[in-house]
Amino acid sequence: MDATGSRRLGCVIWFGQPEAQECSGLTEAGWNVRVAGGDVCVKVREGGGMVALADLRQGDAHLLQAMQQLMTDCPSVPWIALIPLDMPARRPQVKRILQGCRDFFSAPLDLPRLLVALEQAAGIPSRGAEVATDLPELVGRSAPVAAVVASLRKYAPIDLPVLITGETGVGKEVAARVLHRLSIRAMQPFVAINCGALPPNLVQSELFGHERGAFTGATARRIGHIESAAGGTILLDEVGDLPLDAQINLLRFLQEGVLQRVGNSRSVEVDVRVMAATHLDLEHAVAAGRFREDLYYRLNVLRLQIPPLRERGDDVDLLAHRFLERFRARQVCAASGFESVALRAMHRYPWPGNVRELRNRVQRAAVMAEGPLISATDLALPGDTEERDLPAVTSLGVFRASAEREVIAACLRECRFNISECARRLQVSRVTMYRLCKKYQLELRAP
Ligand SMILES: Nc1ncnc2c1ncn2[C@@H]1O[C@H](COP(=O)(O)OP(=O)(O)OP(=O)(O)O)[C@@H](O)[C@H]1O
Repeated sequence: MDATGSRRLGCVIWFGQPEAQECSGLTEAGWNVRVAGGDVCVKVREGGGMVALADLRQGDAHLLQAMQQLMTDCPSVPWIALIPLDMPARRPQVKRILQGCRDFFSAPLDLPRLLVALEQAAGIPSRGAEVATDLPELVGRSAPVAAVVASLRKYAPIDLPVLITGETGVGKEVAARVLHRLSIRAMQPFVAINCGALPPNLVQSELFGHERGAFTGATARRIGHIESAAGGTILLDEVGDLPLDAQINLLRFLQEGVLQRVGNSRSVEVDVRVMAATHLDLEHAVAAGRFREDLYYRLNVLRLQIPPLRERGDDVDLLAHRFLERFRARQVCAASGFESVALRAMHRYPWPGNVRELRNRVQRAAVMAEGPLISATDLALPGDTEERDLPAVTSLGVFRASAEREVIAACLRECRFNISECARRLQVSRVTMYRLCKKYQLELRAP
């Protein structure tokens, strides 16, 4: 505390030009702000609540040099970056600075979150204020989700491929969209394609495009999905399902940044950030020769592992309430909450279909519920609608598999064994449907 009784926190060295309200916001919160320009020599005492802020909104070369100098001279000073949406992150100097930063902020600056980040960077014990999340699409407060959010913030501004792994329905596409939104490519397209759903004979043309007359039925030139994401991000979902010939071309694209449309030998340069997602064990697919090792290493530069829902503790309640709220906002429905027995049943259930299954069950239960509270029966959780202990002999893996089998079998019956319809309802690809039916030895037609 200073003589006036206000809290004194430490010093922010602002490399760049803070706006007046940014400066006053920090000063009022108790920070001493020192503005450093390219020609300003900054004397830095390491430790003692010193945090450096790399304001990349101006991108001045002298400033970048001064930032790098401080990073080299005082490696223990923590850095936070403030990035504009159109920042040229490919510049090696900018890339090096971003790699040295522990947190990132994009314009417009979220001042309350910056204040929390500054205190964390300076090692100042938090005043207990909850960090206001700026990721509305990613609901969750559990420690595993907090770790994912921390990685998302680190990876977003780094213009490198990201491999997103996790079980089906955990939110891999949600994470990819957040990465894109927080990146310098946010104003450019985000294209998500499900590699497992592409017809095998058209994979190359779907990804890379084709010229008129390249094959029977190619009546006009068509731009592929990769080119349609130019300047932005492409998410290759279910990348493990890509046929080997398409893997070779994708590898070439990742190595050289060029592609060839089917039926044309000319190389086209395309600037796209590639993200890949898979629920498969890609390392296993590489060992089995189903996935190219060189492509695996090209994709697996930054790795994001999304945890299954059953490991997220109370996030189940939070998500269930959020899905119910969203449903009520769109539809007339009697239910506005959950019975405590239903909440406990949701905690016991292993959620083989993860967040997607939770959303679908909550929506269905909201339709079924006749009173103000959703009951365990409304949720129709397979094998676990009653309050009871799990049999001691059942391992979680066995229980999870049996629940997954039951959900798929019931859906197959409801869809009269129409695989496409069933895949649509369970929101997985047809390839995944066939794989799961084979795994659980389920008949593909009515007995
Ligand atoms: N943390 C979250 N907060 C809110 N909604 C979420 C969250 N995670 C996932 N969802 C929702 O769950 C559904 C499934 O998410 P998503 O499609 O991203 O999963 P996925 O892991 O990519 O699935 P798949 O492996 O089948 O491709 C979507 O409706 C998504 O909006």
